[in-house]
Amino acid sequence: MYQHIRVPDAQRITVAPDLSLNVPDNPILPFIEGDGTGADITPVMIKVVDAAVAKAYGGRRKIAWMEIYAGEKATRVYGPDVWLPEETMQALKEFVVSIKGPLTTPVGGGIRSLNVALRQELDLYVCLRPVRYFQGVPSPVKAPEKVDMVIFRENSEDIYAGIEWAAESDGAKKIIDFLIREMGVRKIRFPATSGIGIKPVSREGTERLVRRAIQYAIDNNRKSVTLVHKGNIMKYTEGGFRDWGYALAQSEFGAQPIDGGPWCRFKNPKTGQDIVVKDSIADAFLQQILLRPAEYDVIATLNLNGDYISDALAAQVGGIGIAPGANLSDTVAMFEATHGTAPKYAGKDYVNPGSEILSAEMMLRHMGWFEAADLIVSSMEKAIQSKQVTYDFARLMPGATQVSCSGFGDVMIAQMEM
Ligand SMILES: NC(=O)C1=CN([C@@H]2O[C@H](COP(=O)(O)OP(=O)(O)OC[C@H]3O[C@@H](n4cnc5c(N)ncnc54)[C@H](OP(=O)(O)O)[C@@H]3O)[C@@H](O)[C@H]2O)C=CC1
Ligand SMILES: O=C(O)CCC(=O)C(=O)O
Ligand SMILES: [Mg+2]
Repeated sequence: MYQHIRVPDAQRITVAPDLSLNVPDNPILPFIEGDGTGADITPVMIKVVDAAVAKAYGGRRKIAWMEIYAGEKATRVYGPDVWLPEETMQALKEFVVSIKGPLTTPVGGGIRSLNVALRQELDLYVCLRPVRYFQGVPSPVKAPEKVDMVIFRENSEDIYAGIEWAAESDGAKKIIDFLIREMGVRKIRFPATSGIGIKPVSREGTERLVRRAIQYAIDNNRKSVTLVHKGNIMKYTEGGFRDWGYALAQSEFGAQPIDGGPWCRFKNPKTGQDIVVKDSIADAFLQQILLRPAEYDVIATLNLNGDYISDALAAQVGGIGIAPGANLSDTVAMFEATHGTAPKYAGKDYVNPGSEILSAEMMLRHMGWFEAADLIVSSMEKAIQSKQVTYDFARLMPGATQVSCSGFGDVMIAQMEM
């Protein structure tokens, strides 16, 4: 039934009625190689994951990798204009858990982001990006170990919805005309030459994201959830996010206002510890995480803020070369690095595969394969401590030996044997 996808002779991961996963010992896992450096890092990720699974389970468990296509490789397999084949979407839904390399999005004209399209079409409304420090990683800040945050970035709404019209297009003219004539808008400074973008942010979208962030704080014994927004300026979108987030903390988790609010607090039902729900305006937040990172823990924010914050925080702990991520719906999960295709390094076996490998580590944990996930973390720590690292770390680490992308994977695998 698939045209170009070769389905391995192995078992599917399925979702139980209570939304838990049934993971067989030989699960089929779809992967998208990715554009640019995707072709460098994806094979390394697969090799490291296979080694960790083999070591952890002694052959009892094994992943059956299944290549599916998106981006430039899809145009080579399916035809010049097919960037995101229908059967890729079908496989991502059918096989439930998957991993992808980065995909190119041109600036200005050209195709819209395939990454955003995948998230929207699969309703992967949570972009989960944990940011933690690995001992020994070179960092531009004095105390990078104080950064231990988990970003819940809303993935389905906001300005990312892609509802926009180019300046001077019929669409832009129509919308501007409507705003001026029917809505009495007088504040578009240059109406004849303005591009127009729409920023939808809903109560339902906010609630499902904030609910997941608070539940994560409960399950992982975290101290606080910070709602990050620019609600002083964008009152009904970003401000709505803040207000709906607080309201949900109170109505669903029993949070009580602290000193009259708006901050509020409730007891973690699993541990009895306080969890504080607070908020921060995005610009101030960006300086706070640099100056006082220990005060922040779980972060819930909108799509664009989350995009900026995830790269900024990653920089504090060594850069996007080791910043992992996951895109989650209530059933489907697609794991991917935080960084992009880094085209200038494509095909050079040069970049850090750490971000993609740690995304796979999150995937193994999601599947309940904790022993293999733990092995990946420990071998990453040991590889960094051995100072055999890719260029991004080597250039900032005195006494380091620079290794290639695949070389770093081999160092990790060698550490698993020790
Ligand atoms: N989820 C996705 O698929 C994403 C896709 N993109 C797309 O990727 C393309 C390129 O975007 P761009 O803005 O250049 O961002 P990139 O994340 O691709 O690269 C920016 C810089 O980050 C560093 N970097 C990136 N990846 C690695 C790595 N694996 N190891 C070490 N350092 C790394 C490099 O820094 P240095 O030069 O200092 O070495 C690189 O020049 C665009 O088309 C964009 O749309 C962007 C983000 C996410
Ligand atoms: O889709 C893109 O090209 C960029 C996406 C991005 O920056 C991200 O997911 O963090
Ligand atoms: Mg980004």
